[in-house]
Amino acid sequence: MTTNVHVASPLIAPDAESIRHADTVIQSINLPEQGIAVQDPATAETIAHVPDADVEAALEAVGKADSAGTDWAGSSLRQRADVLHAWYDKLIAHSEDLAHLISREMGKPLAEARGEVKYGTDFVRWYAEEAVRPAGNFRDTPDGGASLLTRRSPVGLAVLITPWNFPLAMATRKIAPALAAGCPVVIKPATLTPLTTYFAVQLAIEAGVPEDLIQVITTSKSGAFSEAVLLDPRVRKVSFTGSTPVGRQLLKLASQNVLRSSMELGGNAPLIVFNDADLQRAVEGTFAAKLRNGGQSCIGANRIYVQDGIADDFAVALTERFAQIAIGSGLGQQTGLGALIDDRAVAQMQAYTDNAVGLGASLLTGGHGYDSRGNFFAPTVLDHVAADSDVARSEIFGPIAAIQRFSTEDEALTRANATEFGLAGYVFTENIDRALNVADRLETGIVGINQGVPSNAGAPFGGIKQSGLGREGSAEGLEEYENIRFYNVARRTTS
Ligand SMILES: NC(=O)C1=CN([C@@H]2O[C@H](COP(=O)(O)OP(=O)(O)OC[C@H]3O[C@@H](n4cnc5c(N)ncnc54)[C@H](OP(=O)(O)O)[C@@H]3O)[C@@H](O)[C@H]2O)C=CC1
Ligand SMILES: O=C(O)CCCC(=O)O
Repeated sequence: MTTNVHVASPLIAPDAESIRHADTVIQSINLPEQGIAVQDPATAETIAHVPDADVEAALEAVGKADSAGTDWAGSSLRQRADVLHAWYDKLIAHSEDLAHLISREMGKPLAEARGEVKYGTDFVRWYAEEAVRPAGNFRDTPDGGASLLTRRSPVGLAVLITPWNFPLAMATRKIAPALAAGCPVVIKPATLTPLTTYFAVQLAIEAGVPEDLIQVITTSKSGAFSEAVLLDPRVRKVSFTGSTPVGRQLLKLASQNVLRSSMELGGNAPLIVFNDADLQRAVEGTFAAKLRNGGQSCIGANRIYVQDGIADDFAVALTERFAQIAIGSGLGQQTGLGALIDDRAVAQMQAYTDNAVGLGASLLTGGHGYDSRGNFFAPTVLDHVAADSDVARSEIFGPIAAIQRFSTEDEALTRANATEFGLAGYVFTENIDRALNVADRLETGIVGINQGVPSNAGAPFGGIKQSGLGREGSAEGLEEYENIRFYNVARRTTS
């Protein structure tokens, strides 16, 4: 049962100058007067409207991207790299604009939005650099009768579907490798946070990206969009980041035309703290792995397993750290935790808390929402969480740290791996052997060792098990947009 406890404690108000800054950026984007309303999650105020495209408009966008794609596929690697470098420079020149916009539409604190701008622009720089280093090789067949020349070609028109939690980074992590590989794109950002994509793509065009090469589509009918677009024969690739149920639906659609598919889906990350961990490092790492983006990240620490000998000290220290955070508008000064994306998320956090406490967990801090038009939930620490609590079995996507305790390494690993998800895991220990052995045995695509934010533009981000298919970032992220082909060249025998 949900109690919906709301507390009247003062939340940090938005800074007027920062709001003005964000709204000036919004006014510079070419947007309609009507369409889908975009709201500031901290104030529930409508801040803009974006087009509500129908299927016809989406297919028109596919046609435009497809036409622009022919020249782009034939462009030299240096041309692609130059355009990406120019886009990177433009994004950097507008860093503060982007950060204010991200914070306004998504709710994260400005300092974190600045971090996202750095992370998101890094993908553009990384692929500008990678574009001119094509993979491929030349080797002889084992019997010496032929030579094999392997080459890469662009996979073709890519449909990119992005979530609301990292409005810039999720767009650039897909667009930049697609362009570097020679592909045109149609991108559909989340309706909750579409403005950053529109602005970043506007900057791409100003920087010299051919006008029709990147098409942005926003729609309130995402199901109809994917059914039409993914079945269009001009489309050859789909890349999605979001929930596992939607990923499964898209994979079904993609199977019709056997599209290349990259799926970055849900997580249920275990974070394991051993007795021999450095307490301070473990607390800071857990804080980051849990509260980055307000806990709204697919790699966020979900199940926190702490060994018996350190658990009491860890719980006290983490609680102190959580209790110190200032909550409020992302555009407020000193805000450490912003609004959640919508009111459903707030209700969900309350339900998780109540369910866990009902099953015996101790509530150490937080556990309530606020009397506010915005979507705020207090940073929450629960200890002695039962393994069958909802909070221990679901992807939390919010600011709740749910601590469970364990005795042995084997027990921790068995419990950590008892999930169908396999995106990220974390281990804290000062013993290098243990760290590497546990990392090897964790069934996840990503492991943070003694740190809580493993993501990097140069890393192959992605999951195993039902957390997804394919990788984003790094050289592997470029391969997702390439076909590998080989030529078998007959050799004369020289005798
Ligand atoms: N792996 C991750 O990074 C993320 C995981 N999640 C998880 O998913 C939960 C729900 O979040 P939510 O935003 O609803 O995630 P969704 O998976 O519903 O949405 C992600 C993106 O997919 C789009 N989408 C949804 N349905 C379809 C469809 N049938 N065809 C094409 N596109 C579609 C959304 O568009 P639209 O906005 O228009 O619905 C959005 O652009 C979260 O609480 C979290 O647990 C959420 C976001 C990111
Ligand atoms: O899917 C997400 O939640 C965004 C990825 C976070 C990251 O790249 O670190």
